[in-house]
Formats: sequence, structure tokens, C-alpha cells
Amino acid sequence: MPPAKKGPKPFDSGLKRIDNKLKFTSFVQANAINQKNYYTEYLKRDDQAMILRQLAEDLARAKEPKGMEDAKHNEDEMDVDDKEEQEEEAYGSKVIVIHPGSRNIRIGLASDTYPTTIPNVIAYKMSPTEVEQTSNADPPSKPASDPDFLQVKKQLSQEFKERMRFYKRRVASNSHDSVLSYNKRTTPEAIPDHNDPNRIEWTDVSTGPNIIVGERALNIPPLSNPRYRLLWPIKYGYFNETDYKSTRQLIGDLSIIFEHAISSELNIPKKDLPSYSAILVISDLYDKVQVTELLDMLFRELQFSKVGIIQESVAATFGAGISSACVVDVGAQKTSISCIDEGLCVVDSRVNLPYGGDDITLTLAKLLQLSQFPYKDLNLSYQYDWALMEEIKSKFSTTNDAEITVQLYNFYQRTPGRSARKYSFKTFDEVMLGPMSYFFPDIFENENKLKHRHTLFDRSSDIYDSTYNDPYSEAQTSLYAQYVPSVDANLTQLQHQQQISVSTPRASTKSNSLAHLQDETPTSSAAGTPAPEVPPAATANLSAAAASLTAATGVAGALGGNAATRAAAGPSFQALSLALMNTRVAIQAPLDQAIIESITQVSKVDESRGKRMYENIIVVGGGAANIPAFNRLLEDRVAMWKGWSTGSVTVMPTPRDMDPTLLVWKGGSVFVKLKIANEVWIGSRDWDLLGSRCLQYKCLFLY
Ligand SMILES: Nc1ncnc2c1ncn2[C@@H]1O[C@H](COP(=O)(O)OP(=O)(O)OP(=O)(O)O)[C@@H](O)[C@H]1O
Repeated sequence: MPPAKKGPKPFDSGLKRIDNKLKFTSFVQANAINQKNYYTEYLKRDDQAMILRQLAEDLARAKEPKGMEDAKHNEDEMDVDDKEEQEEEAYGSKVIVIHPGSRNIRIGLASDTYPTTIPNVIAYKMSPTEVEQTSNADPPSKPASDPDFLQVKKQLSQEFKERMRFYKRRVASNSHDSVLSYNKRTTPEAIPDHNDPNRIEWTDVSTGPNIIVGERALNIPPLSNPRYRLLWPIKYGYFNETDYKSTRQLIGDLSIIFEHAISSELNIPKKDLPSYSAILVISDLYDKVQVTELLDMLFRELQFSKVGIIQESVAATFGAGISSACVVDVGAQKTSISCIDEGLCVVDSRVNLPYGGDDITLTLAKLLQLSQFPYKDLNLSYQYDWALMEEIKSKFSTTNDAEITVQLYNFYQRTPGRSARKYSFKTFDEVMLGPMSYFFPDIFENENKLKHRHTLFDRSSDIYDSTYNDPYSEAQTSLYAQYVPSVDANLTQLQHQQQISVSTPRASTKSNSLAHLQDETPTSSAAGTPAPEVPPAATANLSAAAASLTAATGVAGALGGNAATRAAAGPSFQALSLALMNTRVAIQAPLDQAIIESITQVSKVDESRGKRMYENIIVVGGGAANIPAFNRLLEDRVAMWKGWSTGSVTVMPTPRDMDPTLLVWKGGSVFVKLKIANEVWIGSRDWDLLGSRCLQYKCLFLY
């Protein structure tokens, strides 16, 4: 019997192209082209990549069957394909792909279709003193009546009304009143346990274990005896230096959580790990010290034989089976944006913003409280109430303006030791204002987010001149200049002198209504303009910017000894960029503006590639991609700021209806199967000998 005819393998052609492009990256690495000129060089040498691509296409064509007479050849081909596939499967079953996030870790064998997701959390038994301290702690968030919150909410409501008017949606004038009067009157109904469809299995802590990991940690009753404290090792995409008191404990906890996931979910005992390899997914604007610590833990604690790293946004494009896109990864606590061009991350397009789905949950809770939310005891510091608000967000929030009318919903509130209560409540615009906050991030509680960064773990610095060493990006620096108060005056001036694009005005200082903006002329970028000589005045500006940065952030010596000297000696935008990115101030850039800033960095090098990015935006992660009609809202907002007509910006749907939270992990597993992946493996012996220096030779990007 002839073998069953197989369809084309998904993503194959795209991946071949990427594979070739990545080979080119190694070439760039080998030739030590510096990071700043990397992308320009890459474009200049695009002809070489073209040759590689052409070669791949020729090879593929040569393999194509030409007719009936090729049937035999075709069968042989399939055998080869099958064999290759089996080899890939076998290889993948020995590689564990790990994608750690602020709330969740996705982990699985590269041969698995989907990863396992476990909460990235650990619970510690508290001592009596700790219990006392916790009960005296400040409330975790400000109340909904906070004047700053109410002020931004006003802008948000105004924007919402403009949008409804623009799309000719009728809004009944008494909508709010009807919500308020219903919610004031409604009372809960007690549901006996046997009628509760989703009863929670509270974790039994009567034996008093010292630690509890993952899902079970989340289900510990908050007033349990003994009491437990939840610790999340990663916060806003970085190590959690606020809640941890020692580097050792933090790394130790991550190791325990990883090990727990591997042994209990993948059924691989720790003793077998020396025969496995790991691919670790890292942020695009990674922190080198943290990457080193993680790798060290994977080698020394978990004893993996080989480890490789891949950047989040590149992995997202592999997962989606595309080679170029502007990747917008909105997670629980951080949002990262990067433009990927033919499998390569455009270094200056990288942006990191410390907000995500958690901020929407908190904002939604406040909005509902302003609408007389009937469950008055909501306390988001209790895990079960946080989970309730997350559930309400996931079920009811939407940015589809057609659905915004007064709606009646219900939910079950579950407290340990008591049967569930069923509440009904009404909503109007709250369900849309919540997710719209991504475009008005001043509404989020941003002040303390990065306050403790670098208090436990040092910044990465160059051993020779002790300047900061982490990757930087022009997009991120430009956003700092626009959104961090007190820095902008000097830095913006400097940026103008250096022709660094400041693409759009700050949302909060200007009305950004749809109607108003569509009348505006598109903002121009510095596309294609060569950087002019920096005038002497810029030197003074740089020092002034550094000084104001220090004042604004309260981080003493924000530029660092040698970097400051360098800055005084001559304009070093690079040094300032790094200093900015190492501060503990959260950028409150709206999502739409940050995307434009990121793409502007591509347009600066090649206008047409930049234009293509606007047609290939992809939203991944759980924070926004799962909200109904979010893509449409994002398209409208980006087009609006650019002064373009609706439809000129395209946010692509996630391929094959794949869960957008898994796409990055999926990309990691696809990457393992590419031939080029062989070049990224670091062996444990190399690590012992060379440590993090290996990364300079073993990354497919300039580390
Ligand atoms: N259906 C949904 N609607 C709205 N939000 C959702 C939905 N499903 C998940 N989320 C949100 O997605 C977020 C989790 O996303 P994800 O797992 O990508 O974050 P993470 O990788 O742990 O964090 P980060 O990327 O910030 O480090 C949470 O805020 C969660 O509430």
C-alpha cells in the first residue's frame, strides 16, 4: 500500500528562511560588527542573505516532484521526511523548553504539542513575628476614590465616548444610573457546596510543610494555621528584588519551582536531568546578570547537560510561523515590544514597559467598585479575591464597542470555610475602560514598580571600564525621554540634536480624541536621515540630562563613575541610554505610542520595512491578546496616531487559533528543531570554564 500522502509540513518554508537568516547572524557575530551598526550592516549585506534564501528555495524546488514519473522519487522523499521527523521527535524529547514569566512558567519537552503552565509562585510558612508584621502592612493598592485615579478615569471615559460617537454607537444617557441602582440593591445567594459547580479545593496545611509550590500555594486559605506568605520570584519581568531579601533564596526558589514543574508535570526526576538539555526563553531587553544567574542555576542546581537561550520575541515569531513582525507581548506585569525582521530582532526597536494584565485586573476592580460592585469585602491581597477579579476580567471585559450596553452578569464568590455566594451585578462601560487603560497607563499604580531594582543583584558592568553592559535600545531611551518627568527637557533636546526620532506627542499633555487626531498631519520620523555631527552643546546637555536623571530617579550616580566621565568628555548617547534603562523609574508610555516608537526605529533604517511592520503586528501573551476585539482597537489607535485611515494598520490574529500565552513557548520548541539550534548549545564544561563569556559566542544575537 502506498504511504498516505502527507500535506506540506507547517511553517517549513518560513523556517528554512529563518534558518538561513540566522546563519547570517552567526556571520555577523563572527565579524564582530558592533551592536549599534548591527541592523544597518545587516541590511547592507542583505544581498548575502538573499543568496542564502535563494539557495534554500532552489534546494526546495529541486526536491519538488514534477509529475507521475516522480512518484517513486516522491515516496523516497517522504521516507526521508519521516525519518527526519522521527529524529526531530526523538531529539525534542530530550530538550526541555522553559519560558518563565512574572505570573506563570510554561515548561515542556520540545516534542510536546503544548507546554504545562504553572504559577511561578512559592509559599513559605511564616513565623509568628512575620504574621504580625504582615497584618500591619499597608494595603497593596490605593482606593478607587484616589484623585489621581479619578482624573485619568475622566480622560478614559472621554475617549470611550469619542469612540462610541465615531462608530455611531448609541449610548443611553441613563446607563450608569441603571447600573448603580441595580448594584446597590442586589444581594447574594448562598449556594450549598453540592450545588457549586467549581468548588475550590483549598490546600490542607495542617501538617505544616515549610514550602508549597505552584497552584497549591495559590489555594492556601489566607488565614490558615500555620500562616503562609506567597513569594513571586519574578516581578515586572525582572527578579523580584522587593520581596526577596537574598539573592540565594530567590535563585533557590526559582530552582525549586522549575524542579517541581519538571518532576510533577513532566514526570522527569531530577536525577535524570543530566541527560537533558534546556532552552531558556529570555526577554529581549534582558538583564545580563539575571541571565547568568539563571543559566548557572540550570547547570549547577538542575544539572542540565546543555543549555541554550532564545529571545522572547524571536520565539514568538517562530511559534506563529512567520519571519517578520512587530511582536507585542503583553503579559501579566510587563509588556515588551520588538520588531523582528527575517528572524532577527531589530535591537533599537526593543521596548520594555512595566505593565500588563495585572494592572487591568486592578483597574477593573476599582472601576467596578465605583459602580457599587455588590461584593463589598473584595480584598485583592487575598489570593482568592484576586483570582475572582481575574475571572471576572477574563469573562466579561471586552473592547468590542458593539457589546457595550448595560449587561447583567453573575459570579460565584468563594471564601475558605464557607459555602459559595452567587452575586449578580450590572456593568456598562467598566468592561471596556479596563482594557482601554493600556492606552492611558497613568491610571496604573506605577510609582513603586521598579523601585528596588538592582538592590540585590548588581547591574552588569564591563570589567575593564566598569560601564554598564546591558543591552539598550533607542526606542526605549526615546520613550524615557518622553515619559519620565524631569528627564525630558534635557534629553529631548539632546535627542533632537542627534536626530533621534521622537515620533509622537505625549498622550496626557494633549487631547487624543479620534476626531481631533484624524485631522492631524502624520508625524514624521527621521527615516533615512543620516545622523549629523553632534554640536558641542550636546555634551553639556548630556551631562545636564544625567544630572536631572539622577535627581528624577533618586538613583545616586545614575551614570556611574566612568560613564559619567565619558559623558563629560564627549557625547555618549549610548552611556546615557544605558543609564536610563538601569533606573528604577517605570515608563508610563501608552501601548500604541510605544509600538509606534518601536517601529520608527525600523523606519529610520528602511521606510518600506517600517511600513510593513505596521501591517504585521502580532499580539502575544495573556494580558491583551485574549480580550475580545483588542486587535481592532489597537489597529485603530495606531492608525489614528499616525494620521492614517482605519485599515492601514493590521494586527494579525494568532495562527491556528493557538493560545497566545503559549506562542512564545511553542516558538522555543520549534527553534530546537532548526539545524541552527546546534550552534547555541553551551555545555556544562564550557560553562564551568568560561561562565557567561560563552554567551558571546553561543547566542544567535549580539549578546
Ligand atoms: N481571557 C483573558 N482575558 C483577559 N486577560 C487574560 C485572559 N487570560 C489570561 N489573561 C491575563 O493574562 C495575564 C497572564 O499572561 P502571561 O501568562 O502571558 O503572563 P506572564 O508571562 O506570567 O507574565 P509577564 O510576561 O508579565 O512576565 C494575566 O494578567 C491574566 O489575567
